[in-house]
Amino acid sequence: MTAIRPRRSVLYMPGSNARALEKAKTLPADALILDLEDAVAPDAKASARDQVCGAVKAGGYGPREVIIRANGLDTPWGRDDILAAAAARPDGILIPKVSNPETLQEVGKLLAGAPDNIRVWAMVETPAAMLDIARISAAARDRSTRLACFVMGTNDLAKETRARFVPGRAPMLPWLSLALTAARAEGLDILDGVYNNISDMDGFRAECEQGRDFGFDGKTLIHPTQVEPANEIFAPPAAEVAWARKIIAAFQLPENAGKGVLSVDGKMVEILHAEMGKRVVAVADAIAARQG
Ligand SMILES: CC(C)(COP(=O)(O)OP(=O)(O)OC[C@H]1O[C@@H](n2cnc3c(N)ncnc32)[C@H](O)[C@@H]1OP(=O)(O)O)[C@@H](O)C(=O)NCCC(=O)NCCSC(=O)C[C@H](O)C(=O)O
Ligand SMILES: [Mg+2]
Repeated sequence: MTAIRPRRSVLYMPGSNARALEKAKTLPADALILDLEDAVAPDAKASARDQVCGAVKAGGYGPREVIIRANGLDTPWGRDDILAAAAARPDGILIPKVSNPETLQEVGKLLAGAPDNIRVWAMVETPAAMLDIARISAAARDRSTRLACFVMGTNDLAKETRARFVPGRAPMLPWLSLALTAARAEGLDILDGVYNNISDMDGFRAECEQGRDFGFDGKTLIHPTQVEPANEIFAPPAAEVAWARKIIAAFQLPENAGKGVLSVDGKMVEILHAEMGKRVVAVADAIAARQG
């Protein structure tokens, strides 16, 4: 199993907001997205790029994963954003509005020669992406694309399709499910979209729980008050971790050697449940290591 990085809480901030870039160093978010795209006005693009790259180079973000969201390659800023971001050596570069795998190949070419540990994350937020999602996730097979993670952009999807935000997100469920399935088919992580109503904590928690139950690794966030609830909801509960350890231990007993199915506490468990359990334990251990 590859090393797990907890991505329960992934906080966006405008790259033009120096106070937010500083405050992020104190917040318990698993990852930060320093945004050069939609949260930055056109006149501020160049100065935000300098500010973000300077902050990433200076460091101070501790164990938090640091991601720079570039502008799209079809904008006047995208290419320079990607080159400047690569030179600042973040953990990843997030590409907005990816609608086909060719965009990721182009990004991969721009990053040729950049340190291998810089990964590419792709926003899934256009109707065209939804229709081509299997080819987009399959771009991860070409290692030069560096593709590691999908991020849902539900605001852009709502804008482009005219779907409404409603409790339970019925209009969006097919997109969430399709993108998640495509991500998992290629071993990618995937993060749920943002919840815009900062003052509605109950609604936010309900949406986190829904995203977790769908299988998302975490949620993208827009405000510090959303970080701790996301950390709590996307962490495996203690009872789930204890159950996972019990299943793993049962399969390791000498009398169960070679068995493919067992009964544990009156429930059928198969080897696949032990494998799922190993992931639950690994996620819990990674979270504990981060907190420790
Ligand atoms: C939404 C906000 C504009 C609200 O700002 P504000 O009213 O200033 O917030 P507060 O006064 O409540 O802030 C309290 C303190 O917290 C700091 N803060 C606020 N937000 C952040 C943040 N995101 N990261 C770090 N720190 C933050 C303030 O500085 C205050 O600190 P202090 O000085 O110590 O009191 C604002 O929250 C905001 O800008 N949020 C992020 C917006 C953003 O980045 N949007 C773009 C990404 S979302 C998106 O595009 C999704 C996708 O593409 C899609 O299509 O769906
Ligand atoms: Mg967007």
